Formats: sequence, structure tokens, C-alpha cells
Amino acid sequence: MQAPDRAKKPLNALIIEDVEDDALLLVDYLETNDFSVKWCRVDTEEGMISKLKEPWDIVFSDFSMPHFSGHRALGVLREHNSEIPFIFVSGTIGEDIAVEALKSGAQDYLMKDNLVRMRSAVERELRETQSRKDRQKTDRSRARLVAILEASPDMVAILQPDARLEYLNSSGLKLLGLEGVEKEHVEKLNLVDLVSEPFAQQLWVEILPGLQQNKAWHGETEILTIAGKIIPVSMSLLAHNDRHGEIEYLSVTVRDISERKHFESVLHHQATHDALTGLPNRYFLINRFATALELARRHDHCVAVMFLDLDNFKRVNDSMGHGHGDSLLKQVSQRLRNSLRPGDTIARHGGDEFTILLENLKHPDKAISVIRKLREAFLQPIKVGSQDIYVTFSTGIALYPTDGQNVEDLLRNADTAMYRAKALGPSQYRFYAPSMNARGHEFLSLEGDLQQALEQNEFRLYYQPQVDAQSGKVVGMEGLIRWQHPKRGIVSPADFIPLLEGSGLIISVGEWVLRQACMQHRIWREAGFNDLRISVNVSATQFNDRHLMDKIQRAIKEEQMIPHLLELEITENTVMQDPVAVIETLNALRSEGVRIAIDDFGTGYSSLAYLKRFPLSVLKIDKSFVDDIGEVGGDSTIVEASISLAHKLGLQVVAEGVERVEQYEFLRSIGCDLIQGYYINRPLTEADMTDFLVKNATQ
Ligand SMILES: Nc1nc2c(ncn2[C@@H]2O[C@H](COP(=O)(O)O[C@H]3[C@@H](O)[C@H](n4cnc5c(=O)[nH]c(N)nc54)O[C@@H]3COP(=O)(O)O)[C@@H](O)[C@H]2O)c(=O)[nH]1
Repeated sequence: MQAPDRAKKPLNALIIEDVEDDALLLVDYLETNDFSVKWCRVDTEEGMISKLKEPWDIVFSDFSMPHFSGHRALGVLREHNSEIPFIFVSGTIGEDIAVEALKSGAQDYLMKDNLVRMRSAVERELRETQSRKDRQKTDRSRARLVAILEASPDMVAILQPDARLEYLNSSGLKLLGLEGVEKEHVEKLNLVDLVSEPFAQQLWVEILPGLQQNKAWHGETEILTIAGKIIPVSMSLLAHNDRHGEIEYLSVTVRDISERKHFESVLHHQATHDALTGLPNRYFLINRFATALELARRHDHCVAVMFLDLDNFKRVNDSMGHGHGDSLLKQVSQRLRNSLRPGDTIARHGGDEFTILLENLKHPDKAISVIRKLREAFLQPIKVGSQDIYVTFSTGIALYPTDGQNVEDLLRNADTAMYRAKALGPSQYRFYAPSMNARGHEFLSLEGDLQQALEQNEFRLYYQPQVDAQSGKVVGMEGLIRWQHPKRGIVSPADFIPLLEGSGLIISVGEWVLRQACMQHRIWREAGFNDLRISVNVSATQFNDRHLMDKIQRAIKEEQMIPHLLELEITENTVMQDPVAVIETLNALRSEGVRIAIDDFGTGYSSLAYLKRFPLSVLKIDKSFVDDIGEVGGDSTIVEASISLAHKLGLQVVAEGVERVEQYEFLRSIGCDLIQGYYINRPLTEADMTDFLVKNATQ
């Protein structure tokens, strides 16, 4: 082999020729025609095969040789998969054979004695080989690109400028549920048909026209599978221009982000909901509340926020353990949720506190109907472990726009109102009033003084007479506490009982009231007023005191009280707190001979039918019902019905707060047993009560 001349066109030629001179003539011809030939001559099949490993640009072959043939040489070359151009150069070839040779894959044939066409034939073959190689390279890289697109986990599509599908990769077919669908059907689809409303609109009206200018759109949206399933996706839409700057085609890459969205929503739920109850948390509520206020401001609506605090939750937690406490909270949450409308928001504020947001209220009173509904929902006990627990809650309500203009103020005011409700005993509700804040400060200073009031002997017991409705004779009295404050004078129990409740002092002050009443009763008995009954109020906190029975028994014994003349007034709500335990205590009191009165009847959420299971003696109809008597639009049928039913259940009925003669007369006419109220007398000091008894006895 000879080295090629670098100034000329290099040509590596394998020459299959038995005659060395013919080969040299050929090379000489090529060299004189501007080729620098690197060549090798073989004349056997083995020789050719051994040389095929080298990088030949062209093969020249004689047609017939003693040990080899041009035909066979062409066969060998093609068997080795070689696409190297093959040119016959022969002295003997006839036209038929030449045609045959071309048919069998040779690129050309030339006569040894006429090589005029050789230069152009070689140049042509080299050119075609090069362009074939280029084409193959392009095909290969195209195939690779398609393979990459097909292997992509994202949907990739090529679209016509009007968004019709031209190509859709396998992931796209899979994502859209188009696997197995005929290609021609797929190609009829438009991207607009494959996205959900309202993105289809946006795509059509805004995004596609905008691509002329913007060239690209990226965003998160939803696509619609052929089966109608909506899948959240991230999408990149690109416009590809032709050389005139017109959109030639579009490409779109779509990534299924369902999993990410799912995790995002899980995270969002965790950040906005309470893990124990699954209810929205404080953060969620504040956001929702802010939106509700915006809307209310715009549409002139009223919004109520209610703060609920479970009564005695701590007792359940402490006595039954946190596991049971959690179970109670979960069940309470469920009941609260079920009692509200879908548009109302209930959130767990923390601990045993819940917040309810009532939007778009027509009237603030609607909040009361909601409280009633909630109370009804809790009439049935909640089973925790093996115990039935009756749940009550204290509620504070603040209203937009009257009680505040922003979330913070309204929540704070609802909280203040809730604390005031809680101080009144279980199951109470209070609407916020600005005076609550002012009184809050006053309360603080009173609270400090209360600590010493008992030691300093500052409490007084006043007595309000109860008379027989028919005869007008005094048959008993209610003991009502007052606080003789050294600086403020007489302080109303409405102002300090909640403080005593809150501090727990009510237990010892309640005991003082009981003993004071029993002691005074003995003094009046000794003065000849023998059969008078005396009643005292027992708050829910006192009722929960496990030493209550013991204290009552000791007071009766030590103050020489006649048990059947002692009456304890408890409210419906005290009864409802824990009915099973209450029945037990009431039975014990009854066996001592002590009478029990239900105070403020009608203000709670029990019914007489419900109360009949308790060993009660007296029903005190609340002043609010008595107030209705004789008023225009007032409804006295409740009073009538209550008295009639109470009598059927063997209860004596006392009407409280009787202020006017027509109330008295009406109550007498419908069979009310006893009357108490300013119409008879206000609560009196013991001295004034003694005078009143004397006067009454002599009338
Ligand atoms: N746990 C205890 N609670 C007590 C005790 N003493 C009183 N209280 C409770 O405080 C609340 C306010 O009591 P008071 O200011 O004494 O008001 C009572 C009566 O004075 C009042 N009343 C009676 N008749 C009329 C009337 O004709 N008009 C009118 N406007 N008010 C009237 O009503 C209150 C009656 O109380 P009750 O029968 O108990 O419902 C009050 O809730 C008391 O219960 C105590 O020692 N312990």
C-alpha cells in the first residue's frame, strides 16, 4: 500500500484484480485525476475478506479472474454489510452482464480501456456515500430523540398551530387514557378538548393567541382524560416558528402532579386542622373569619362568633385519664359538626375550647337557635369507656358589626363573654356587652377582697319570703347572700358569686350560707315560727363537692335543723351536668329528709318529662316567664302548662319574681302554690324578716 498525497482528494481503494499492471493503470489514472490513492490489491476471496476490516472508501473489481469473480466479490462485500460503493472495472464485460451487475448492487461499471467516466463516477459515489452517512446519522439521532420522548415519564406532544395533536408520546397516551386508540383518532384531538374548564376557555381565548408574542406559557392546570377524570398537571407550552417568524408548530410538556398536589393538600390539611378531632384549627378559623368579615362588610351582613368551653372537662380528664378525655373531645367535635349547617365553621381553639362562626346571619337571635340546637344534640350522654357523660358547655357570643370590626376584637370579646357565662354556672351563654370589660376590671379588684370577706365576716344572708298563693300566709323564705363590702357597701351576689365559683371559694361560702340559714331558722323556731321552710342556693360547683353530703348532715345536726324544712335550690343545668351522679346525691338528700327545688325552671334545656326521674319536691318557675304575664304579646301558656304538669308529677310550684298584682292574681287563679317576689317583699335582713313574720302572723 502506498501513502496518499495530502494535496489531493484522499481515496482508500480496495482493488480486486489479478493483474498488477491493470491495478497500477487504474491507480495512475486516479492519481492523475486529483485523487491521492491509498490502495491495496487482492485477487482471492480470502484476501478480500482479510482486508475488509480496513476503512475503504471504494472497491474496484475486475469481472472475471482465475481464482475469484467480480460477482462473488460484490456478494462478499454486501454479506459483510458494507455499503462501500462497488465499481466493476473490466476489460471483458458485455452490456448484459453490466446490467446484471448493476441489478445485483454494483454502483457502476467501466471498461479498463475507457476510464474517462472514472473520475465523475468515483466523485459521485463518494458524495452519495457521504450523504447516505449523513442521512443515517440524522435518522439515528432522530430515532434517539423519539426514544427519549417515548421514554419520558411526562406527556410530550407536538401540536399544530391550532393546537391539534400531531404527535403524542407513550406517557401522553397513557395519561389521557388513549392507549390502544387509533393514531388517526388521536391526531383528530385538540389540546383544548383535553383540559378541564375553565382552563379550556383560557387556553382558547388567552394562551394560544398570546403565544404569537410570548412564545411560551408555563403553569399549573388540570387535564381531562378521555374517561373524564381530572388530573392536576404542570404544563409548558412552547411556540416554534418557521423562518418567516410564523408559528410552525407547538410543543407541550405535561407533568402529572397529582401526588404532589395530594401531599400539598395533606400538608395544608395538617397545617389548618386539629390532629385529634379533625376539625379546622385556630389558624383556619382566623382566615375564614377574615374572609367572612370582608363579605359581611360588602353585603351588610351580620356575623356571629361563638366561643364554647366544655363544662367540667378537666374533671373527666383528671378522673378518667387523657385517653378518655381525647375520646370525649372527638365525640363532642363530631356532634358539634353534625349539629351545624355545612356553611357554618366549627374549629377547635385548643384544649376543650371550640369556636363557631356563623356567617350571613339575618338576625343575631339566630345564634340562640344554634345554641339550642347544640344543647339538644347533647341531651343524650356520650359514652366514654364504660361511662355515660352528659356534656354541657358555656358559650360567649360576639357579633359583627356591633361588638367589633375585626377578627381579633371579636374573638377577644366572645372569649370575655364566654368567661362571664362560665362564671354563671354550667350551660350558660352570654352575648358580649361592652360593660363586661369595664366590669372585668372591677371584678379583679373584688376578687382580691373576696379572699378575706369570709374571715372578716362580711357576708350577710338576706331572706325573701314565700307566701301561700291562696291564703297569702308566709310559708317559707329563700336565703340570699349579700356582701357588706367595707368600701363599696352592699355588693350583689350576681357580681361576686361568679368570682367565688371561679376561685373555688364558693364551697366554703356555700357552707357558711347553709349554716347561717339553719342557725337563723332555729332562732325563728324558738321565737314561735315553727313550720317555716327555708331554702338556700347550691351551685353546680358545690354540688360536685364530694364532701357535700357530709357538710349538709353536719350542718343539720350541729345547727339542730329540721331536715324536711330545709330546701336546697339547684338549677336545671346542675342536674344536666352529670345526671347519674346527681340522682345518687339527690336520693341521699331525700333519705335525709331534705327537699330539693329546681330553680330558674324554663331557662335551661331540660323538660319536666326529663326531670321526673329526679327526686324533686319543688319547681320554681323563672321570673322571665312570670314577666310575660299580663304583658301585651306575652305568653302565659307555658306557665299554665308547667304548673299543671308539675302538679301531676307531685311537685309544689313556686313562682319567682312576682312584681305585680295581676301576676299574683293570675298565678293564684291557675293553681300556683307559692309566690315569691317584690310584690310580697324584697329580700330582707334577718331583723326586717322577723318584723315581717310578726306582722304576717298577726294579719
Ligand atoms: N350559689 C348561691 N347563689 C346565690 C346565693 N344567693 C344568691 N344567689 C344567686 O345570685 C343571683 C342573684 O341573686 P339576688 O340578687 O339575690 O336576686 C334574687 C332575688 O333578689 C331576685 N328577685 C326576687 N324577686 C324578685 C322580683 O320580684 N323582681 C326582681 N327583679 N328580682 C327579684 O331574684 C333572685 C332570685 O334568685 P333565685 O331564686 O336563686 O333564682 C341569683 O341567681 C341567686 O340564685 C347563694 O347563697 N348561693
